[in-house]
This record gives sequence, C-alpha cells and structure tokens, in this order.
Amino acid sequence: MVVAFSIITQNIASELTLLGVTEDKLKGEMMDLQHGLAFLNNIRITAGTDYALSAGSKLCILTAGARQREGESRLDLVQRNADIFKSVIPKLVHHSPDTILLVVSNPVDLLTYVAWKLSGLPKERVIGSGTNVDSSRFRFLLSERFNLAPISIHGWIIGEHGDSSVPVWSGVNVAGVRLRDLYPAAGTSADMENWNDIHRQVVQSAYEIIRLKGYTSWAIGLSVSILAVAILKNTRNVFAVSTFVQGTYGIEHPVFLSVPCVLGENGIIDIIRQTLTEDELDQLQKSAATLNKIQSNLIF
Ligand SMILES: NC(=O)C1=CN([C@@H]2O[C@H](COP(=O)(O)OP(=O)(O)OC[C@H]3O[C@@H](n4cnc5c(N)ncnc54)[C@H](O)[C@@H]3O)[C@@H](O)[C@H]2O)C=CC1
Ligand SMILES: CC(=O)C(=O)O
Repeated sequence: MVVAFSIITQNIASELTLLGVTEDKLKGEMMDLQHGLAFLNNIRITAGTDYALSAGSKLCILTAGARQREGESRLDLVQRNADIFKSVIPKLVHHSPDTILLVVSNPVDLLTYVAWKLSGLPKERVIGSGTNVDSSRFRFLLSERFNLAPISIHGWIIGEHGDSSVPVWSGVNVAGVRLRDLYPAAGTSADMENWNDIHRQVVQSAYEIIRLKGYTSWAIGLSVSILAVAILKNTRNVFAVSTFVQGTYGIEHPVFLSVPCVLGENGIIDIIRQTLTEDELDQLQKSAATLNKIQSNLIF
C-alpha cells in the first residue's frame, strides 16, 4: 500500500489497479485512496481479484506473499512465495504481455529469477527492487556520520538484497571526494574507525524494524515508486536493482542480483560496470554463489 500511495503522489500513472486475494480489504484500500484524490492529480484507481482489471499494464509491481516473521531471514520465505508466484505471474502476463515486472516480494533476487522463468519475458523486462533500499539505508547512515544530506552521499550496496549484500566502500564519495582517499582502511579488516558497522546496520535494518513494528514499509515504498518513475517516465536514472548477471563481473551462475542499472521505458537499458576492488568482487561472486545454491533446489 505504501508503494501504491507513493506512486499516486508522484503523478506518474493515469491508472492504478490493486490486485490481491481479499475482496473486502482491496475495496477498502481502494476507497480510502480514492477519497484522497481531491488533494492530488487525478488517477483512475481500481481493485479486485480479477486479473482482467490489470489488462494492458505497462508496469506490474509484485508485493504478494509471506513476509518474514521475527528472526526469519528473507531466504526462509523462498518456496512459499515461489508457489504464490506460480499462480500470479502467468495471469499477469496473460493480460499484459508487454509489461515490465518489478518484483518486491522476498527473497527478491530469487523471486525475480522465478518471475523471469514463469513469465517468458525478456530479462530486461523483469527487475527486482534489489538493493536500492539497502543503498538508501547505507546513504542515510553515512549521512549521519558525515553530517550531510543523504542525497549528497554517493554509496552503493550491491549483490543479494539480504545477508550477503556487498558495500562498495571503494566508491563511497561526496562530490567526488572518496572516503578511501581520506581514510584508506575504511570498510577493511584494518579499519580502526569501524566504518563496516554501517554495513552491519544496513544488513540488520529489516530484522530490527520487523522486531520493532512487525514489517518494513516506508523506505521500500519510496524506493519502489522511484523505480516506477524511472521506468514510466523513461528517465535513464541509475539504481541498484536486481538483474540477470550471468557473464558480468565474472559471475558464472544464472542468478539475479543487484548492480547499478540504467532504467527506462523498456526496463533495464544497461548495467554500469563499477570498478570494484578484488575483495568487493570476491564478495559479489560469493553472494551469487549463495543465491545459486538455493535457486538450484527451488521447485516452481
Ligand atoms: N524487497 C524488499 O526490500 C521488501 C520486500 N518485502 C516483501 O514483500 C512481501 C509483502 O510484504 P508485506 O506487504 O509487508 O506483507 P503483507 O502481508 O502486508 O502483504 C502481502 C499481501 O500478499 C497478498 N497475497 C498473498 N497471496 C497472494 C496471492 N496468491 N495472490 C495475490 N496476493 C496475494 C496478501 O493478501 C497480502 O495482501 C513479503 O515477501 C516481504 O518480505 C517487504 C518489504 C521490503
Ligand atoms: C523486508 C525487507 O526486505 C526490507 O525491508 O529490506
């Protein structure tokens, strides 16, 4: 619902459909959103369980599925949510054969792979929300340490949206001034200033928020609506999103994980190849291997 709300406030869509399994809940959410339209630009909002409502969609955002309970990892959800995708994806693509799929449900990298396989769509049109939200958490935490606005901090988290994510310390910079030029040990094992604690906090963020409020919503909602803006407005902005990476960064496994990608009306237009250190590359390849191990045992 935060994704839907953020999209409505961004004025990027003329129609929005909420699809799900509970008619009453969907109708209630639809009415509540509709009653706010007098304060916003107009948009046609519909809701229901009939996938025909979504016919001709340019973008389908997938948030269906189980979420982590306290202490559960994202990877623990995989088979449950793959089963749900088995019933959802073919119906979506049947009604919108030229759509772009943007997967948010967890574990997002594995489910993006599942969505790609089930949909038959070209890989450029199947995208996972990936580590865009981790990168935003990273930039926020760095911004507190630098005492600067998060938007002025450039830093990327790549790899799995989950426990094996990779902080690209070698690239962290403000206005082109690299943290590593000022303090070469930042994020390494020799780091006396403990910058890596920021990455630890990024990885722990979802666990901590789930412990505190039961689920995460605001940051992911904003993060996904920004991706929707880039796709629907063809902006060519660069975000860390989950894409098919076999053959890039020396990754041999057929997996989806996050690297910086250019987004536009056809989905992923290009991958930006970052100059990673040997250690960062090694971590990225390990992240791919972690995902591949689970992916090879998936049934869908
Ligand atoms: N990638 C990311 O950064 C994030 C991912 N998530 C993931 O998004 C998913 C949803 O999380 P929440 O919205 O918090 O959970 P929620 O429980 O509030 O919503 C899940 C929705 O899925 C619907 N659903 C269940 N089976 C369905 C089916 N067969 N067809 C259509 N809809 C179905 C439910 O009715 C419910 O409305 C979870 O997998 C969660 O882990 C959540 C936050 C961030
Ligand atoms: C739940 C989740 O994946 C997140 O907020 O990062």
